[in-house]
Amino acid sequence: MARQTKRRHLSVVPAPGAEDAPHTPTGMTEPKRAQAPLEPTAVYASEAATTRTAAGAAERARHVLATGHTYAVLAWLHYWNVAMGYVMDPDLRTEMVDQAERDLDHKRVAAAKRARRALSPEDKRAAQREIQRLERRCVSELEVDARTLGARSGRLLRKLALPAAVVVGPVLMAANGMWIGVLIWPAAWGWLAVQGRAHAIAEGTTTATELPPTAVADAPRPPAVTGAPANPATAAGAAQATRVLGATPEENVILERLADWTAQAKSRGLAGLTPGAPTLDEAGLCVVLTLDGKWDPGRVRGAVGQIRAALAVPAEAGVQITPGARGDEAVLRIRTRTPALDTSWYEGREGIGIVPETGRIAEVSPYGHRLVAGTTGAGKSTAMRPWMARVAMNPLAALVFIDPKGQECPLWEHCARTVKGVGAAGQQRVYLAISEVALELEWRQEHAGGTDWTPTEEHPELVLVVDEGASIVRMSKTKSYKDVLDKLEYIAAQGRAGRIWLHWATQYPTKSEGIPALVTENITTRLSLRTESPTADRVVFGENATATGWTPSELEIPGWAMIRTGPKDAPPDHTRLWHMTDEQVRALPARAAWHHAGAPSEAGEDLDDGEMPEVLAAALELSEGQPGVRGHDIAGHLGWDLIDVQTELLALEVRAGRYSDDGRQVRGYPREDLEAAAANYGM
Ligand SMILES: Nc1ncnc2c1ncn2[C@@H]1O[C@H](COP(=O)(O)OP(=O)(O)OP(=O)(O)O)[C@@H](O)[C@H]1O
Repeated sequence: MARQTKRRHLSVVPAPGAEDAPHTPTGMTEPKRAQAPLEPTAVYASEAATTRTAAGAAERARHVLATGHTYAVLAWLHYWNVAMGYVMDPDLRTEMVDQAERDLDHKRVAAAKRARRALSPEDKRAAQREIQRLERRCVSELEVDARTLGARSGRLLRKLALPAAVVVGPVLMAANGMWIGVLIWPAAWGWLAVQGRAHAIAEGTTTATELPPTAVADAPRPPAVTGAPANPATAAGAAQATRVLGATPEENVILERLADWTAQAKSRGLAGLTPGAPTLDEAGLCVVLTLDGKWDPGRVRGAVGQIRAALAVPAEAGVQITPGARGDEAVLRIRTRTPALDTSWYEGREGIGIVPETGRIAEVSPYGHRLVAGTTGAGKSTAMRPWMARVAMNPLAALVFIDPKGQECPLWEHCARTVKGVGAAGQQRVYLAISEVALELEWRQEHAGGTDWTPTEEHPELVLVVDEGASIVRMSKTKSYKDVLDKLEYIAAQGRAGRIWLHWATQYPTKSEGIPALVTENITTRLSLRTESPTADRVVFGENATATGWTPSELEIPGWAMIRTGPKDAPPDHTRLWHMTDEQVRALPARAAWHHAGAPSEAGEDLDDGEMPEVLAAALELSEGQPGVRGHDIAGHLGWDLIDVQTELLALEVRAGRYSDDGRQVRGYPREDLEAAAANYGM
């Protein structure tokens, strides 16, 4: 009796951009050519049922051959990949430079020898002239290029010699009557199959079915399904576990569900979506969905929960839905894998990261207003480093780095103006630095003569980085600094023509806490690492937060981001950011910190001994000889509202608490806390 047989095609396509980069002696990394990409290749994993008849034995033999062929293809791809890596080795050029210099040295030694051994004065003079010529000579780029090309061609020929001999040899032997030579072909095929299997086992992901599973149903044989969803007959019937070479067990489950799509789709309200042939790349599975009249890509995105359930996608795998090449298509990506990307930053590396799904480099220049959002530890400070490094290395640009927490700024002290915002004195320093930048902008507006400012070494393009915007928002609630946001909003609104840019990072991307309205209005280029909630996602990217299927609140941390560089309604790109280490920041060339000409020198440096804020002085006066003072008493003394007293003292890091007064518990400000704050002012 005939049994069901089903075959699914799976394209194995390596993700672009997967590179590894060698380290130079300086610790920076150099780009290395990506290994020669595998051509998109159909690798079949057959699934068959057998019968106990002769037809079954034939089927079994065919299956073994198909599996062997799969392994042979795999081994050939592996051989080709390794061969291409050897041919395109980026170190080859360095070797050629060394070799060319060695050859030149040999020539010099030979000429010196000739000069020593010359018998006649003419020979001696000729040899000495040659020595001088050789001394002046140095290895030219052209010569190195030619040698490198020659060496690459040699390597390529050597690597192709064996396969070419295997292909052509038997033909030549047969032409000379040696028909036995034809056996070389099956022998080579067998050898490749064995190699492929060994390689697959070593990789540990292979789940190819090597023997057809036993028969399960006595159903008539349906036509083979090629990359299309199973037809109802197969779906309802005995869909065998299609296991695909190179796929992980989780991916195989998804593939099985895809093969059984019609049944799955019907029960979950997804009828009308028709998946095409799935492909597997370094990021996971990708399927093009054809949409009937009821569907459009937006609606498919809305059904992502049902799609996850229908395909049994593991919770940790991201699902992304983007519009397809045609209006009636959507692309479904299931990120079951994290591509092995080299994300290390090195000098000269383009962009700030890579979009793994497309291999496109995310290029965002530091010269523009930028918003960086992300929960604590998501990698905000690290994400800004490549930008900041570009500014620090540009003689016509300068960095002013405001770091309210003071953790990141010590790394940048040698190459930027750093402002540590810790404590009351820190806040004054921050305020002064922001005021200085605002003053510089005013000055440029007066002196630019109605055109955009042209950066000079004295008045360079300025990038003002605020590492935690929420601290500045909090600071602005105290009387002394209430105009700090006005200054920042002025920079955000008018900085473009003055070539002064604001980079605003915040853990709390909400309008009340972390992003003032004018700042948010003026910053369209936004980068969001993992956020706390979908509300935060919407504040950063608006309703398009989920347009590409990824949302910042679902990102992995650290180092994964969504970046929007286009207009406000453009969907953000899912991006893996480059990682610049602490050592690399420290290794940046040193340079003088920027100051606004005429600004108080080293503003805020000695503020610890500056004037004590009025509210603290009043609290100290009232609590003299007492265990503490009540907020109401301070407010009454100053004629302020209680809330102002509380906010001003909070800004000085004095929090209301309880203290004991003659055995009574009083709510107010303990004397010892006030004294600790006063110590910042040398008291
Ligand atoms: N692209 C990346 N690749 C690898 N590791 C990263 C990357 N970005 C950040 N990290 C690591 O994540 C950790 C947190 O990074 P970082 O300090 O930049 O986060 P943050 O968002 O600024 O945190 P916080 O808000 O608490 O200051 C660090 O140990 C850092 O080395």
